[in-house]
Amino acid sequence: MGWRSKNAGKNDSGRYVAPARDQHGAWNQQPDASNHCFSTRKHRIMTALLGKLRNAKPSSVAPAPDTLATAASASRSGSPSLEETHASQASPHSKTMSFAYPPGSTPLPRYTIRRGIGIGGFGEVYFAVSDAGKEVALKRIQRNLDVELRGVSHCLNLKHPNLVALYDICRDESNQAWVVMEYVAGKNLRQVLDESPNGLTEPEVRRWFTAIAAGVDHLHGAGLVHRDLKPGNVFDDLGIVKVGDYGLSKFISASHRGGHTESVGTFHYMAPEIGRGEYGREIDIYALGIVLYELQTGTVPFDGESCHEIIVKHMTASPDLSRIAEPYRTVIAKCLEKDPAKRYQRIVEMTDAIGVALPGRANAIGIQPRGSNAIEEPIQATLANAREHRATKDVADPSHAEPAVVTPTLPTHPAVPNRGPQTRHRDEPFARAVRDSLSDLERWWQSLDHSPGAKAFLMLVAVFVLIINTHWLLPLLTLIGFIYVPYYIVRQMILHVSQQPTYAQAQRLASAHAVPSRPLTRSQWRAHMRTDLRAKHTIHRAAELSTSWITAILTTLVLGIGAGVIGLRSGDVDAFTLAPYGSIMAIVMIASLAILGLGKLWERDEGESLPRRVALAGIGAGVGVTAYAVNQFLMLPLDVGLAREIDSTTLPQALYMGHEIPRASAMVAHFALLFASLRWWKPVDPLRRRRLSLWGVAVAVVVEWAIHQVLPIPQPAGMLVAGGIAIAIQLSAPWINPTRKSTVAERSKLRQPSTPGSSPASEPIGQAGGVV
Ligand SMILES: Nc1ncnc2c1ncn2[C@@H]1O[C@H](COP(=O)(O)OP(=O)(O)OP(=O)(O)O)[C@@H](O)[C@H]1O
Repeated sequence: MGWRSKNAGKNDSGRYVAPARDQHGAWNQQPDASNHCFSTRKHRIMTALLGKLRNAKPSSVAPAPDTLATAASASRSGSPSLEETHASQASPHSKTMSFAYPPGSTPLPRYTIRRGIGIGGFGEVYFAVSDAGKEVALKRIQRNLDVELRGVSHCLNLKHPNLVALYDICRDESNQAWVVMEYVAGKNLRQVLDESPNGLTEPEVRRWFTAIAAGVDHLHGAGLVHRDLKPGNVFDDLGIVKVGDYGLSKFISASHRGGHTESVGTFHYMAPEIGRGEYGREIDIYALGIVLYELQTGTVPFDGESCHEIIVKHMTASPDLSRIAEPYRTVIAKCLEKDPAKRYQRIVEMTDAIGVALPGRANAIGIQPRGSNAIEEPIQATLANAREHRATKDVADPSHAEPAVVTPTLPTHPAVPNRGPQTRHRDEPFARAVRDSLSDLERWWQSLDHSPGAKAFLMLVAVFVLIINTHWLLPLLTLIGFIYVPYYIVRQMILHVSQQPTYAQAQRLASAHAVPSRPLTRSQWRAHMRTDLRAKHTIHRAAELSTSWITAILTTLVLGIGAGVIGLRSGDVDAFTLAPYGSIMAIVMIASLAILGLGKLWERDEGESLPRRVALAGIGAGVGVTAYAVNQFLMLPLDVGLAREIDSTTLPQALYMGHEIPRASAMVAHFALLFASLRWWKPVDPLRRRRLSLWGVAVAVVVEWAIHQVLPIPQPAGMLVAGGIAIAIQLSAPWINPTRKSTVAERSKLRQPSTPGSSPASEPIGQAGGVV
């Protein structure tokens, strides 16, 4: 077609520059709009990113947002090709892409490349024709990625009208892997959406959504998760919507790019649990929710100017659904649940909720939804056309007929309960067993071939049998309830704790796509972590607090026993000598529990000092009353160790009996002052510098001694209490190791140019470490 001579040429880096096709799929000399059409804002982000990447002025090149990962991965893998590509694009006037293979080349036997189509995260995609004339798309897996062929036949043998057919994975002479797939001539959804910035019309939304759902449903039925659902991977092939790029992220391993945390996909469509390495099919449901949102509004629900901002929004923010009408609003809200267990577990539940039926299926209640015919019929018709069309093509090129038409060997009905390992564990097994048994019973009951009268009689007999057995059934059920309810609560707590997104996960996810990373400053790390702490679920918070309390009680016991062993090593051990240790332990325990409780409330933000000190003074007053009561109860003398440098007669009568024995008011005042003087929220802050700061313990003891000079209480008990509290709370409060802050995607700082001054050293002294 004379492409090379007329339309193409080598660019500066010696690579071949592709022409672009017009909106009808015809190829012309203009740049490929398919890879450059996207909103100005994303253009800005991407150009800024590329500008940073290349350490040069941002160019006017506008790669699709989907290629964000491309740039990142290429950069991290150190592959020169994409760098070169972008380098070649750096000129403001050059909006072309460069490909390694020119038209007419035959890197794979039997296929002749006609032109380059685009460049994605894994490599270049070409339009090629087989010797027999079959049109195919060839995806060259670049950047030294490993192609894991085990299990790939799973994908190769999938056949569904709404899936882009994968024909084969081959290797060329240089052992580079190529994916041979169906060539789709039409636009992808990304292009369609970019042309409709306010979203699509209702029938179009339904048309796209139904077909995408059908394709993904088929994948799920075959036990596969797409993992990279996004508009750029959905095509309109002469009226038939097809989902492409499935399975690739699974088979193309990223061992050269840093292990299993490596993920592909675009940030805008990524489910929060991907950061935890969870790839259940709920991630597709989540991405479908985002795509549905975008179909309606033209924008994604979670956007941001950095990958990190987007990821944190996925993990913490609620989508703004005000522009979405029902039933889509409810459906999208459910799809975008942070907890995968709360999402739809099957595509068909989602389509039922919207009121569309997957092609070839009735919805859950067994009828075609109202108004769906207008959409279904053309789809069915085009599907039939497509089958015919493919049959003709397969005849034309027998070499590909086989892989494309092999019947899937795996169960394809989505109702087959092949839930992924990620979801299975969330179903409470006993509840599931009871549910299953009840539905079995119901099915058996419905299948009973008896008259209604006979059934009513059977029902009466069953009720009678139950009633006469209530004397043992009720206690048994109550006992089961007593065991099951706490078990269920604890299980839910543990699951919530394990499912909570953490900043580390966001960071991992970010770095999976990241450009070369650089260390976070301490204050940046704290700001990000604080967002994470704010987003914590209440149950998670409660679970953490109970764990801290239990740890504080145990720590206090250990400390008390240790102090007792040291203090009584050479004396008599009896109730009188043990009582002071018991008293100290009780006070430390109560004070620690109170401080940990307040700390849990305050961990969401840095907080203001004054209100916190006032609250602590109140807690201190309570601890003072408790201390007084415990001492009275144990009949401990309150005038022990009151020796001070100052004259005891100066002590006020209101606080001290006979100017020397502390009253309850003295204890209250003393502990209120002690608690208000120290910033006790620091040692329980999960973001403190060290888990246990001995400096903080020393400061607590010294401050206690200083207060003792003004408002004396029995010593050294007072100092032991202050030190004991400082140790117990630090050891039992959760702590996030700040060494996790080592890396973060550089692009998270696109908006805030790095400030060398904002180093850890620039943080106020004592910000996170001790109690002062
Ligand atoms: N089977 C196909 N037929 C026609 N065009 C295709 C086909 N597969 C991909 N393309 C086009 O090739 C270009 C690159 O696709 P590719 O899937 O590699 O990248 P991507 O989806 O943008 O990124 P990623 O691979 O990271 O998801 C896109 O413009 C896409 O529309």
